[in-house]
Amino acid sequence: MSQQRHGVTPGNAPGDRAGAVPAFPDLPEATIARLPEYLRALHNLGDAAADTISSEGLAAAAGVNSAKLRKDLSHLGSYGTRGVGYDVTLLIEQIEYVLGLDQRRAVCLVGLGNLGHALAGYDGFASRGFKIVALFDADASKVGELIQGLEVRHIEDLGRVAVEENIAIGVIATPALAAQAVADVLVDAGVTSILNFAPCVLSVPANVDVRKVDLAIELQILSFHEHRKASLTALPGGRSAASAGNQEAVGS
Ligand SMILES: NC(=O)c1ccc[n+]([C@@H]2O[C@H](COP(=O)([O-])OP(=O)(O)OC[C@H]3O[C@@H](n4cnc5c(N)ncnc54)[C@H](O)[C@@H]3O)[C@@H](O)[C@H]2O)c1
Repeated sequence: MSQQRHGVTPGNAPGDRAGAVPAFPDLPEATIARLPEYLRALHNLGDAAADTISSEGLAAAAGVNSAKLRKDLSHLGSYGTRGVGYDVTLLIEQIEYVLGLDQRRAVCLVGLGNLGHALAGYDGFASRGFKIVALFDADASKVGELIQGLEVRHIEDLGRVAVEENIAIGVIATPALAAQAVADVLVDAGVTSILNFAPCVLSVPANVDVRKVDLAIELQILSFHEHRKASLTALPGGRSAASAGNQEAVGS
């Protein structure tokens, strides 16, 4: 019977054991993208007071296939126990540790227009371990405005505030034309992770991670699938749209 093996956990974190520094798992990007999905599913199960979960059950709750889930979790050194499954609490700990969610990360938001206001007002960040600690805009008429108890500051204050507040992640919600200059200010302030909502490519040093969110691209991808389904339906002798199968949002 295979035992649940514990890979990277807070208990054997890098540096915990004198002289031994286990390598941090080098995870495929697609696995990293699925870990938050597993975590959300596990939290829901945790709320329902389940102690263990089978790979099939967790895969269904997360919307992936179970072989992929087992492979993903094996990267964390988590294999579950045959016939029992995964310990829900332990797996939550492992995933939160690898994603670095055991530390609360300070986030700043730059650009308080339509999108910035919506993001600043979203309380889902705090419940998942991210605190928006500062808001910045270049428009003097917005500086001083209070949003969710936070005062909008001028972008010129970003360098000082980033150090004071220990900002780890910067969110850009400015027009595309301003985004590179904002990214430069964030990088100069020592911010090494950027979430970019502006529809443009940012140029940053190699030590800076940028994630881009573009709903228009997602819509264009869905448009492609609509187009493909329509063209299959139109085939002579007719494969139906249903036979084309569904597409997963997260890459394999
Ligand atoms: N990723 C997505 O899915 C998505 C969806 C909607 C909008 N957007 C993008 O998000 C961005 C914001 O959209 P919006 O509708 O909120 O625009 P908006 O014009 O309402 O707001 C932009 C804000 O950025 C500020 N700004 C401009 N230059 C700045 C600078 N150098 N430093 C700091 N602040 C600056 C402006 O003063 C304004 O408050 C745009 O790039 C838009 O294309 C992305």
